[in-house]
Amino acid sequence: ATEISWWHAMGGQLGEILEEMTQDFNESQDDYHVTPSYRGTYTETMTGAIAAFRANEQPHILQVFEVGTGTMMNAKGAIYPVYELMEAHGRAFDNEAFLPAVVGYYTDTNGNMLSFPFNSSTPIMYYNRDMFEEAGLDPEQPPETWQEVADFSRQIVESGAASCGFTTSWPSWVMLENFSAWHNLPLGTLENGFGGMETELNFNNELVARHWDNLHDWQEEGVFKWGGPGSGPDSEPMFYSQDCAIFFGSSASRADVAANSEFEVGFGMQPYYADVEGAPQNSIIGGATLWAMQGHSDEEYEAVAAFFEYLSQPEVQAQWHQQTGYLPITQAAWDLSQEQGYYEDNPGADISLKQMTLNEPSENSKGLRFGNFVQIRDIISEEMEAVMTGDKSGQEAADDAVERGNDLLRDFEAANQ
Ligand SMILES: O=P(O)(O)OC[C@H](O)CO
Repeated sequence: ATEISWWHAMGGQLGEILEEMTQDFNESQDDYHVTPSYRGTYTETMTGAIAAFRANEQPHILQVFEVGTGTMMNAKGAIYPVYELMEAHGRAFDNEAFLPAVVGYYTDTNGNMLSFPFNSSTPIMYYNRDMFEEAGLDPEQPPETWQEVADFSRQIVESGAASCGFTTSWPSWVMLENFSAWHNLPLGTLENGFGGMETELNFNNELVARHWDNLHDWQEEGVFKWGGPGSGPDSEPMFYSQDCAIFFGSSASRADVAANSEFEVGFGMQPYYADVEGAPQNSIIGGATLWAMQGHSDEEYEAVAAFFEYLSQPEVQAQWHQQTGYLPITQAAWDLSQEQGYYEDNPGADISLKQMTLNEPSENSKGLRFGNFVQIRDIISEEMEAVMTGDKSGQEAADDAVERGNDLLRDFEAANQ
């Protein structure tokens, strides 16, 4: 069989589910064999692949998180656009089959899909229903606004049900990128970068500054706990261990939350500030897509195309969605999950979809497309951390993040003229 390698960043339960899914493909036929390889975090996986490409040791398939999209799209000699790959090997690939939010995020200006949509997520709220009850709160009523998050958290901490109200993973993704879309506010000019490389970040508005200041104040008060920059690695464990009663994280934390939580879990939408007109708008996707890398043989690309076709089958997609909490990225997988009664049997499993489709996306809420955004996101979470340590106000940190981020955008523009 033709061997192909797949570098990915799925650890924990997600990694196990991915391994099983690949094994199913390998066992479904005799011509191709895919070997998945866990390469650490999304950033580590992407950095490792860039180094491997320079040494001509790149895998056939690389999983890249959504913020790496702008960089990958411009890495012309390194990537084999997926629409070309599928066409060259006579495999079905229909943009229309994917949910509009996914297609919009990953197509180039000509409407071509450059990478293969695989695991798209969106941040949701998880809460400990047992703790809500213990604190005298109604477990059927998760907080809807940030005011309620703060009030409920205070009640939880004061009642002794938990030592912390809430925490968050991926602080930039949740508390800036999705926060902005949810409140219909821009991250940058030119439709958050979709309109061209001359885009400039401009998210340093009053609401973002206010929210970051609030996070700081809530932390001082003991209501909020910072789980670290980047992916916020400490936050999910604080939810499992019942330190924090509420956790904001990827819809795909669902698999790990289910496996590790010895309590009843509730699910809710992202909160909003009630004084912001038009909020909540809609949430944006995260997660990752699969990129085919240049430098391999035709025979091997034939195998990659066959694997991608397999992954987009409704049954395979629906199973992945249901096991992980990632979105059903095709309409057929969504319909199938509905027919199978998945949402009825699993209350809260459709929160991610409700958030994505709450309103027709505006130019502030269809996603983001910035070059060098992997590095820019690191800067944003570093600046947010400076707010948490009391070194900067929300406004100072947002201003500095915008200024430093714009320098990286200009570097990217200059390098890709
Ligand atoms: O944990 P994931 O795969 O849902 O991804 C979350 C963020 O979008 C990563 O950039």
